[in-house]
Amino acid sequence: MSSRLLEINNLNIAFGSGKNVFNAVTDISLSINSGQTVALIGESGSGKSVTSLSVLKLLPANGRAESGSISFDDKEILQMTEKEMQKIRGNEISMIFQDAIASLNPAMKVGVQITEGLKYHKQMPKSELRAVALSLLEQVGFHNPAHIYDQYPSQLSGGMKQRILIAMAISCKPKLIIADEPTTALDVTIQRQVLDLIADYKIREDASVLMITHDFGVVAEYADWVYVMFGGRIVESGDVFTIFNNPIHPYTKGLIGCIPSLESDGERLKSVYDYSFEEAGYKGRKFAPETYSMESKVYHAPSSLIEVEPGHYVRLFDESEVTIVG
Ligand SMILES: Nc1ncnc2c1ncn2[C@@H]1O[C@H](COP(=O)(O)OP(=O)(O)OP(=O)(O)O)[C@@H](O)[C@H]1O
Repeated sequence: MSSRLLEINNLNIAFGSGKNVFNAVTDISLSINSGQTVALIGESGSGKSVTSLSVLKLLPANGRAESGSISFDDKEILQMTEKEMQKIRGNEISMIFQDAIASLNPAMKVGVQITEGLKYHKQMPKSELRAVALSLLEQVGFHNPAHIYDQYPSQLSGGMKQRILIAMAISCKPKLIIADEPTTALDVTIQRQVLDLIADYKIREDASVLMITHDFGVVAEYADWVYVMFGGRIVESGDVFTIFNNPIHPYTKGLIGCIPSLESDGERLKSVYDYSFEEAGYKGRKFAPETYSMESKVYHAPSSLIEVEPGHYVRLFDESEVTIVG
């Protein structure tokens, strides 16, 4: 039986103060069981990164969790001190950041960089560090770990550096990996390798993955459960099979419709905004970013998430104006 590893409840995140308060994330709830890959998908600015950063208490200085809770392994993250969080980051939860390649130290051999977490979190003796680093390099697909150990970042390709980052992220055997669009800057073949390495680790250690992405193709392949974010809110969630077979929210339909398929050869690819509320079973509304912007909250008053079938939740608009098909 898998157990609950991460549980976020009614989380609200805001930036700024006074009249300039901006609610980046509104009333987010999500959970991840051990051994599960959960995808948080949505367009740029929908609040995915802010949500994941809050799990590590790494929000920018002008941002804060206003209310809600984040429970990790039965510990309340929002109540933790910075010292307590330092024991969790890179140890129990690792994050692979969007632009992490730049965070590699150019003046340090990559093999030594891989051992930093082990020294800090596990107090591993110096004599054992090299052997563990070589084993980690092997786990992330290097066939010549002893050679790679002595390289500096500038001597490696982008894909190789990404593998070094994964070796760092898994070195302390975290229970949760947060992968924030780890593949944006990489070509498609390398993207696959990176995602496969994360998936391999997950299976090997029965770990969990929170995958932040805007690509439903990636979700289809790697995720067990999906949360779709739009305008700082979860608008639909469910297991990956259900979401693909019966998407209800127009935004979800739009994202799925954007996946290129072999059958649609020659057709123009649809944009998410080609989908209307009408198509999705909502009457009288055209789906456009401005009609669901956070500024027009009052006009659209998104209601709470409704369970439309077991385990499948959708956020509906003003229910009196909405007709659901089926
Ligand atoms: N430091 C900050 N100050 C003010 N607003 C911020 C700050 N960081 C993020 N935001 C805002 O919070 C909202 C959510 O941003 P977030 O980065 O979480 O989006 P995202 O879905 O992860 O997008 P992307 O896919 O581009 O990373 C955006 O409107 C963004 O402008």
